[in-house]
Amino acid sequence: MINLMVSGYLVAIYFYHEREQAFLSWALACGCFVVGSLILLVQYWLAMSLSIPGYMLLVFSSCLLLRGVVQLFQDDNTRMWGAGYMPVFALTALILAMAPVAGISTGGVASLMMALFFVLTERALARQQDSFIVVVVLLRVLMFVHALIMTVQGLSYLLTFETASALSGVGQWSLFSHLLLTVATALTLPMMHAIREKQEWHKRANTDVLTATLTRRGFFDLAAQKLALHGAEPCTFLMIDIDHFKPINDQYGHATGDLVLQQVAQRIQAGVRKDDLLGRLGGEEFGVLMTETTEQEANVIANRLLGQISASEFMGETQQISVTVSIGAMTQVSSKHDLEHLLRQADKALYQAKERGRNMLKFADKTA
Ligand SMILES: Nc1nc2c(ncn2[C@@H]2O[C@H](COP(=O)(O)OP(=O)(O)OP(=O)(O)O)[C@@H](O)[C@H]2O)c(=O)[nH]1
Repeated sequence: MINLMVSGYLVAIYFYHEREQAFLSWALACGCFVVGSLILLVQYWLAMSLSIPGYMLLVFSSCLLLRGVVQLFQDDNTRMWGAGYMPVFALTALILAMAPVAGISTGGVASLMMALFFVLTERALARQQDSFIVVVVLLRVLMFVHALIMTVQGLSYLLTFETASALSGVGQWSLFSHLLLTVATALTLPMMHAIREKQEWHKRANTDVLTATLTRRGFFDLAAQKLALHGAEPCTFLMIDIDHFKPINDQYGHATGDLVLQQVAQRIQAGVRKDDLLGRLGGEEFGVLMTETTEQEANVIANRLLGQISASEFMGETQQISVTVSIGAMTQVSSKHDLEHLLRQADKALYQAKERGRNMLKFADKTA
């Protein structure tokens, strides 16, 4: 009954959440469990062996749980899972059908297969960046405990060839942990989905559509956090502006200007460290925040960027274009960094670099 209720609840969420496939997989998982359990139950009344289809559905329900978790994290793999669906189903049936032929307990094999799918689901959850959120940790622990109980159950059936009965000691534990897992899953998975959706929206709102770098607002938010974390370290801010960009737009068109902007952003991203923060602060202006970076180190990095950009050819719509940039820089060695001050000083230095002929790096005058 609990599985049936959870299944209905997940179907409702599936329709509410614009048909997010993961919810359908989890609803199906509960449905399969219910049907599988019923088949195993009625086989005794009907006095006929239906254990293979019954256990097949139970194993498949744990496979669907894994399917839902993978679908939730990788939106584009639905088709792959669609294709993988039937082979897994066929393999499950084959292994279970082989069990009686080989003289081993079908229930035992099914339990071990389910344990395997639970471990795989726990591993899939562990790989996610939000795997340490309390609710996800709880779900992972439950998956793991359930896998353990299913393993013990499987081994006990295999060793004793006992009929898989929910009334046996291990069977009761397995039923109890299954119910716990079902309820926890029903509560946790929609929450995980909501957390992910929020993170996705946040990321989208802070990403510049054209260059895929941070937007001005996203850059400021993350820069403030980074500076607060690296209070005692020297930090350098680079303000990078494309030289004579207006003539590029005027001469080759806005679409070519866009292509140049994208490629310049890629060059900058490739030229700085992974930890450095890159954002598009204005039309053709980029900002780079480099924590734990002295003026000497920043000097090397910024000059290398200047050299790489001026030596590159950028692809326009129909032609290759040479581009240079000017860089204004400011290094702050302070126990309390001031982002506004860093930006203002770097901006002044950029202005001087432009005035002195462009395609050059200028550090802010610290005495000013
Ligand atoms: N293609 C394209 N152009 C943009 C975008 N945002 C701003 N621009 C253009 O960037 C140009 C900036 O021109 P200016 O501020 O005069 O600077 P500049 O021509 O690069 O000259 P200097 O900076 O002094 O070297 C303007 O023509 C804007 O229209 C964009 O998203 N795409």
